[in-house]
Amino acid sequence: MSLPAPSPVACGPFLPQVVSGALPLGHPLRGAVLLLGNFDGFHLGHQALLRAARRQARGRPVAVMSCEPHPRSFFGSESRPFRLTTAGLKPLLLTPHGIDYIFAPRFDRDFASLSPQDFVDQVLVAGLGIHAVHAGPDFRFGHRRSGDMALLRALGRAHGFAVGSLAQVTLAGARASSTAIRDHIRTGDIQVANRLLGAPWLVETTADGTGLHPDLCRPRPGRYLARQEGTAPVPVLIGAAGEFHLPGRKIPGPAPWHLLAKG
Ligand SMILES: Cc1cc2nc3c(=O)[nH]c(=O)nc-3n(C[C@H](O)[C@H](O)[C@H](O)COP(=O)(O)O)c2cc1C
Ligand SMILES: Nc1ncnc2c1ncn2[C@@H]1O[C@H](COP(=O)(O)OP(=O)(O)O)[C@@H](O)[C@H]1O
Repeated sequence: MSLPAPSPVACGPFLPQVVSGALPLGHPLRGAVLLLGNFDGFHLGHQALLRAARRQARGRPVAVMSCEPHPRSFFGSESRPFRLTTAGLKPLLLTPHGIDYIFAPRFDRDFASLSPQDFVDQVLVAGLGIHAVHAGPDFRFGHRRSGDMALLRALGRAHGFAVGSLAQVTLAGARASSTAIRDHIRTGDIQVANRLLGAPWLVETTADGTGLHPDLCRPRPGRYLARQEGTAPVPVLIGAAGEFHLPGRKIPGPAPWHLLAKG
């Protein structure tokens, strides 16, 4: 996809830049306010965290961490396709939110083995030169999830960076979470999933447009209402293995779709 170069500060609808490792000294993206987590989908909880981060950023770059592969894939903790966002669509998903860059480190054995202290020292401080980080109250990090927000705050004080957080964001009494959204999609409750996402679910198809991307969570098979950017909604049929059909129409190609409702 060739789109305008990313801006070092949030000032318009630019695709965020994806970086997977250390930023060289003097790089314009150093000194960012970084949101910590996986951010599969960018749901209401993630959006609230971003608002808090942006208030603090005061013109500094704002970045989102998103490991690849997803840690759940790395640990094999999911037997079914589960992702809400493919790696390829994440920059597009985050564009309306004015994110400057996506920090997408490779989640491999070495990365997963980093202690919380080494993650902070080597990755956040030395590698990215972060100004501040934000994470939800339940955020865990480092080998065997041994680091929590109390440790992150202590490490922030030691290194001189700020650590922001917020109370859990809920909708109708339930915590907004990627897991809850996956569950709604699997039962076909796309509208409920979309309310938690704060926007229609953005899906990528296979290159020939006839199936959902193999990483994506599978909606309950059936008929849905969907649209591509700038076009009117049309009915689509989704099969049990993610087959994607437009009854009576030619598949218009691999451009992403927004799933609007069960239809
Ligand atoms: C540097 C680093 C190392 C991590 N190591 C582990 C680990 O060894 N085991 C683990 O379950 N999660 C680890 N995590 C946490 C995962 O990124 C992820 O949050 C966790 O698997 C839970 O994912 P979930 O929120 O989708 O359930 C690590 C995170 C970071 C940043
Ligand atoms: N409902 C929520 N309210 C507040 N913070 C949240 C919420 N959901 C996620 N977060 C925070 O957003 C960051 C990314 O969350 P992540 O673990 O990737 O998503 P999820 O918890 O939805 O699976 C983490 O710091 C997490 O604590």
